[in-house]
Amino acid sequence: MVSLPSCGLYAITDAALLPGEQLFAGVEAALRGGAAMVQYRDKTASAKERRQRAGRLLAVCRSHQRPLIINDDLALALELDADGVHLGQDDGDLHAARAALGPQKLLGATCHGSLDLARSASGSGCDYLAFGRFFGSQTKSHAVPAPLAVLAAAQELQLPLVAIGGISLDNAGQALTAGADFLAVVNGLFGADDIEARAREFIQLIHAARTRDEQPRSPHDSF
Ligand SMILES: Cc1ncc(COP(=O)(O)OP(=O)(O)O)c(N)n1
Ligand SMILES: Cc1nc(C(=O)O)sc1CCOP(=O)(O)O
Ligand SMILES: [Mg+2]
Repeated sequence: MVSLPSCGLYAITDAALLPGEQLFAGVEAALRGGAAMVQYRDKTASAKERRQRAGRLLAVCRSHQRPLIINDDLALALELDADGVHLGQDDGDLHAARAALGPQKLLGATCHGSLDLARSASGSGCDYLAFGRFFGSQTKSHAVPAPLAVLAAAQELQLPLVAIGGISLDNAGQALTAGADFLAVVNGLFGADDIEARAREFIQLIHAARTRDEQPRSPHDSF
C-alpha cells in the first residue's frame, strides 16, 4: 500500500502530450524528478487501451513507491488494485466510492472553488481536496475559474489541498502561498522538453514554500 505524501508535485497525464510509449517514459521522468503522485487521465483511449496503459503505469509508479490515481473510473481503479481514484462532480458518488475502495485506498475530489463542495467531500471520506482552475489552462480551457482565496478558507478542513489549472513555474508560488499542499500539473510538466528537470524545478518551489512556512517568527516581526 502506497500512502499519500503530505505535499508535492501531482503529475497528471495527457494523451496528446504523451502519445504512445511517451506516456511511460514521461511518467518515469516525472517520478525520477521527484513527483509525489501520478494521475492517469485519459479521455480518448478505448476501455481496453486504458486498462493496459493504467496497468503499465501502475508498475512504473510501484517501482518508485509512488501512488497511481485513476481519473474518473472507480471500476478500473478497483480492477487494477491501483492506489486510488479521483472523481469530479459528475463522476459518481463519493460515499459509494469510499465504501468500494475501503479505508486504505486514496480518494480525491474536485471541489472547483467551493467550500461547500469541499466540506461535503471531506464528509465523504476523501483524502485530498482539489481546487481550481486557478490560472488559464491549455489542457482544459473551459474549466471553471476559482479564486485562490478558497485555499485559505479550506484550511479548516485539515486535509491536503491540491491546486490545479494552468500551473506553471511562474505562478506556482501564488498557489503555494495561498495554501496549496500539492500542485497538480499537466501541460506545465508534460509539455516541457525535459520533464525530469521541470519536475525538479516545481519541487524546489514547493520545498522553498514549505521552508518559509516553517520558519519561526522573528521577534522583529510586527504581527
Ligand atoms: C487533482 C485533480 N483535480 C481536478 C481534476 C478534475 O476532475 P474533473 O472535474 O472530474 O474533470 P476531468 O479531469 O475528469 O476532466 C482532476 N482530474 N484531478
Ligand atoms: C484536469 C483539469 N481539471 C481542472 C479543474 O479546474 O478542475 S483544470 C484541469 C487541467 C489541468 O491541466 P493544466 O495543468 O495543463 O492546466
Ligand atoms: Mg472527472
